Amino acid sequence: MRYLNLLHVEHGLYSSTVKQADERYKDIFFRLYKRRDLWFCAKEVEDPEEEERKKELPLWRLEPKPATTENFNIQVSFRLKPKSQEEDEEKEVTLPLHQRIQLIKMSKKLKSNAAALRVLKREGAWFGERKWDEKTAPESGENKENSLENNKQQAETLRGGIHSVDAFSSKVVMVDPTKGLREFEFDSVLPDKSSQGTVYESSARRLVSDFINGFNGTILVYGQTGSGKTHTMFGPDDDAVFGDHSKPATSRQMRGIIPRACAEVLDALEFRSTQLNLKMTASLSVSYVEIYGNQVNDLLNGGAPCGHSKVAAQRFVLDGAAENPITCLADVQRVLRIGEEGKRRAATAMNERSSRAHCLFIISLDQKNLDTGVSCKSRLFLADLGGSEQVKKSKVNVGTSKHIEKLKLQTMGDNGRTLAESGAGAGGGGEEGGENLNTNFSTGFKFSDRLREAVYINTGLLALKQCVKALNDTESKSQYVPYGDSKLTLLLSSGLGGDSKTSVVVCAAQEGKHSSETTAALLFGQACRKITKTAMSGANMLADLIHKIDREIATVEAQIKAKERWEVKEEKRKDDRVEEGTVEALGFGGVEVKKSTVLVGAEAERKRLNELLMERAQLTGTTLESEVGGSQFGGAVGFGTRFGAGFGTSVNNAEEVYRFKDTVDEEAIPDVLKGKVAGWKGAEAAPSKEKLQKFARKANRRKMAYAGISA
Ligand SMILES: Nc1ncnc2c1ncn2[C@@H]1O[C@H](COP(=O)(O)OP(=O)(O)OP(=O)(O)O)[C@@H](O)[C@H]1O
Repeated sequence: MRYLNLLHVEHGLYSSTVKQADERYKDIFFRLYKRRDLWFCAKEVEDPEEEERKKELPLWRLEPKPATTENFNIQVSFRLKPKSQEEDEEKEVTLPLHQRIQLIKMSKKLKSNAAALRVLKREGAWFGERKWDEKTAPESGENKENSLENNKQQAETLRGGIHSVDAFSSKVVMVDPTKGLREFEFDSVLPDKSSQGTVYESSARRLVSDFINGFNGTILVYGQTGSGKTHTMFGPDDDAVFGDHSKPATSRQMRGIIPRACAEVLDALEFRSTQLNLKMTASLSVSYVEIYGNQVNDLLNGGAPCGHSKVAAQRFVLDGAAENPITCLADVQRVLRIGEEGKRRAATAMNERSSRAHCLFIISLDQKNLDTGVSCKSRLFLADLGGSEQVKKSKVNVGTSKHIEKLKLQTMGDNGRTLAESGAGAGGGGEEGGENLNTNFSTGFKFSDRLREAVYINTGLLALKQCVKALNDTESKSQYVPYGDSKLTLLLSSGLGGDSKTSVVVCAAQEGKHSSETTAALLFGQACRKITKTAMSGANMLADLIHKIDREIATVEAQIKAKERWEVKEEKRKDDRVEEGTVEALGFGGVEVKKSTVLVGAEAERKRLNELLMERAQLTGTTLESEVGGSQFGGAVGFGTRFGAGFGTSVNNAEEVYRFKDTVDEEAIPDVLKGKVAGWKGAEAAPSKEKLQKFARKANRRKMAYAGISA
C-alpha cells in the first residue's frame, strides 16, 4: 500500500484506495510499476513547424504514440437479476442421466457418481416410474411415505433457468430445457442480492483506474430485454442517476457504473491537482450517442444524427466532435439528464422502460505533464446495449395486424366517416383483441416503430456476436472480423479487438421462462472471455485502428507478392469476322488462339486485401476508389503496388480484355503500316480500314500483354 502511494505521489499513477477482495496490493503495485515512466518520458524536442503540420491533420492521420502495452483478456462478470413476483410458467425439465448425476454432485457437494446415483434413486423422479425407488429403503428414522413424497416434490422442482450461482468459485449452473445442464465460469459472478457498489468494484473499477492512467477502456452490458442492463449501467431511476445525492443516502448507493465512474475520475483529478506536487493538466469531456439501426444520433445535441453521412458518423464520434466538456459532478448529471430525455424508451411486455436503441457514453480524458511535455489521451466507452428480445415475448408486434385490418375496413367505407373521425386519438391499445383499439395512422406507426426498434437492436447484437465469434476463431487464416456489418460493431471495434481494455457485464433473469435467452447471454459472455488482446496506453483509437489496418495491408501485400505467379492460359476461339481469302483464314482457318497471362496463387490474400481496403475506406470516410488511387497512402502505396500488375489480370477479367479488343487504338495503325506485321509484307493493295483496325486490335492486345493486362 505504501509503495502504491509512492507511485501515485511521485509518478502520478492513479490507483484506487478500494481493492477487490481477490486482488493483492502487491499485484496492483507490480502492474503499475511497469508504467512508472508514463509521465516522465524524455521530453521531445519541440518543433513548431511539425506541431503546426500535425494540427492540420485529421486525428486518424496522426502517428500513434509509442505506448506501453499489456496483454489482457476481456473480463466478464455475470449479474443475476432478482426473481420477479410473476408466476414462472416454465415446465419441469428432465435431464439425461449423466447430467442429472452431475447436477446432484454439484448441488449436494458430493464427490462420487455412486453417491449421486444413490440420491437420485431416492428421488426417483428421473426414472419416471416410482417402482425403482419404492424398493429403495428410506434413510433411518424417515417415514417411507413422507420420504417418497419429499423426494417427489424435490424432483419436480427441477425447472429450467439458473440453477445455482456460486460467487466464490465464479460459476453459474444453468438448466436449459432444450440444451440441458450447462456450467459457466466467469471472472466474477454477482448473485441477485449484489449491490450496485459490488458490481462497480468487480467489473469497472480496474478499468476506470487504467483509464486515468492513459489506457483506453470499454465496458459493455449485455443481456436480454429487462435483464437489468440499464439498471447496472445507469441506475434504477432518475434519482439514482442524476438526483441530488447529498440527500437520501440510498439514491447515492443505487448509482450505476456510469455515475460512479465519472465521480471516481473527477475525484482522482481533483486530488492530483490539489494534493500532489505534479504539474499536470487534465481536461475531461463526454459524448453520449445512441445507435439506432445504422444511424448514430448525438443525444447531447437534440438527437441529431452525428456527422453528415452514415460513414462519417463513426469518425465524428471517434474524432471527438461530439464531446462536451465536464468540470464537476453537476456537469455529469446535467449531460446524463439531457441524454435521458432524448433517449428512445418505450414500454414493452418485458420492460416498462425498455431502451429501444444501443447507447454509448464516452468519457475522454486529455492529460499533459507540463514539466516533461508528455501528453496522453484516453477514452472510456460505456455501452448500454439494447436487449435482445423475442418479438412474441416483448409483444411489440401485438395489435399491428388487427389495427391494419380495422384501418382497411374504415378506408373501404365506414358509413362515410373519415379516418380522422373514426380514430379516437393516438397511443393506447396494444392489446390483441382490445375492444377499444385506437385506430389512426399514428397508432399504426407507433406499433411498427417498436417492431423496427427490436429488429435494429437484434441486428446490432447479431453483428456483435459474429465479431466475437471471429475474434475467437484463431485458426481461421484470414482473421477477418466483420466489424463493418453494423454501426454498433464499428464503434465498439476498438474495444472488442482493438487496443483497449474491455469488461463485459452479462445480465440475466433467473426465471425458467427466459432460459433460452439466458443461455444465449451466458454463451456470449463465455465467448468474450476467451478473447485475448494487447491493450496500449495512450493509443488513439481511430488512428490505431487505421494503422493496424495499414500494417495488415502491408503484410497481405507482401504475401501476395510472394505467392503470386503468372500463368499463361491458352484459349481457342473462332473468329467469325475473319474474311475469306485473308492470311488469317488461310493459316488458321479462322481459329484464334488466345493466350492470356493470369495471376494465380494468392486469391485468398487478394480477397482479404479488398476487405481491408473497404474497412479502411469506411473508417477514413473516403471512397474505395480514392483508397485504391493511393492518395490516402501519401502515394507510398499506389495503384501499381497495391494491386501489383494484377488489376484486371485475373481470369475474371476476360471481359476487360474484350472491352479493349473492341476499342481500337487509332494510334496503333501507323505502326501496322510500317510493316511490323508480317502478314502484310508483300501486299499490293493498300489495306482497307477494317483490316487495318483488325491488326490494330491485335497490336493493342500485344501492348496490353506487355503491360501485364492481357495477351
Ligand atoms: N439487480 C437488480 N435489482 C433490482 N431491480 C432490478 C435489477 N436489475 C433490473 N432491475 C429492475 O428491472 C427492470 C428492468 O431493468 P432494466 O431497464 O435495467 O432492463 P434492461 O436490460 O435495460 O432492459 P431493456 O433492454 O429493455 O432496456 C427495472 O425496473 C429495474 O429497476
